[in-house]
Amino acid sequence: MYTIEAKNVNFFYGEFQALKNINLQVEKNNVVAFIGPSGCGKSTFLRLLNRMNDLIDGTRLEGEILFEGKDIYRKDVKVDELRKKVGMVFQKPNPFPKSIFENVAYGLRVNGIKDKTYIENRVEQSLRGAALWDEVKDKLKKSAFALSGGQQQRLCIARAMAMTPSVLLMDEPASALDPISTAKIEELIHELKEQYTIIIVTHNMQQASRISDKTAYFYLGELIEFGDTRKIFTHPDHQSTQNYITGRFG
Ligand SMILES: Nc1ncnc2c1ncn2[C@@H]1O[C@H](COP(=O)(O)OP(=O)(O)OP(=O)(O)O)[C@@H](O)[C@H]1O
Repeated sequence: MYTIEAKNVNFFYGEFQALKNINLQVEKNNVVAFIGPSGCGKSTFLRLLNRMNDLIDGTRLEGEILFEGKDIYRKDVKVDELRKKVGMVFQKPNPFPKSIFENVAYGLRVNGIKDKTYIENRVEQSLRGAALWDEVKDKLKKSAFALSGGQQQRLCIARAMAMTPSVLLMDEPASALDPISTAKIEELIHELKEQYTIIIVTHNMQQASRISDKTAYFYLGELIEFGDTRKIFTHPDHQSTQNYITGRFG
């Protein structure tokens, strides 16, 4: 069984069709990169995977998106339960106006968990998992806004991890960061792969080729090519993919 599988997915914003007949399978513990020129539907598709587009009026989905074999758009699926399993990290770090500790503990508290020791342990484990613990362990009560942008992004990853998801969706998680923070995020993704399935949207071709096992190339709402990253970057099947990865457009 695939961790995520899209079957004949079409998606519309009003009259505009943003995704055209997407079929894609993501295996457990893989890192999958979504690449393609601006506006080709990468973020739209990523957001469909944990129903983030539900919040936008006038949208319509056709086809099926399965998470661990189950259609996530069925009526009986609880969206908050789904999002615990399929977590998301956004382009800009978006910590809450709370302490470092409370940012990570937030989801646990919202879910009614009261056990102090459990919460403390989860917070520590998540911060360690996001390679941030050593930098913040002495200032857990300080505001999250006192952290650097790169640290804030790792905090957001820790916050997502606290819910013990199995999938992490990342929409250009390093695009707002400096090269050192970007390298840390990439290193982190490499480590997280042992435990998580990761899907990442990136405009950075080197990043896609460094961190991903599989790459999906989107163009004008279509999935043009999907396969092993090495193959996509060395001998893609399509001219359009070749043009994009060699920087001839996009
Ligand atoms: N909320 C929205 N309402 C209407 N159209 C939208 C909305 N969000 C995205 N679109 C359109 O859908 C298409 C795909 O957008 P999407 O953001 O998924 O592309 P993308 O490949 O992620 O782009 P980028 O790399 O620039 O982030 C674009 O034409 C965009 O204008």
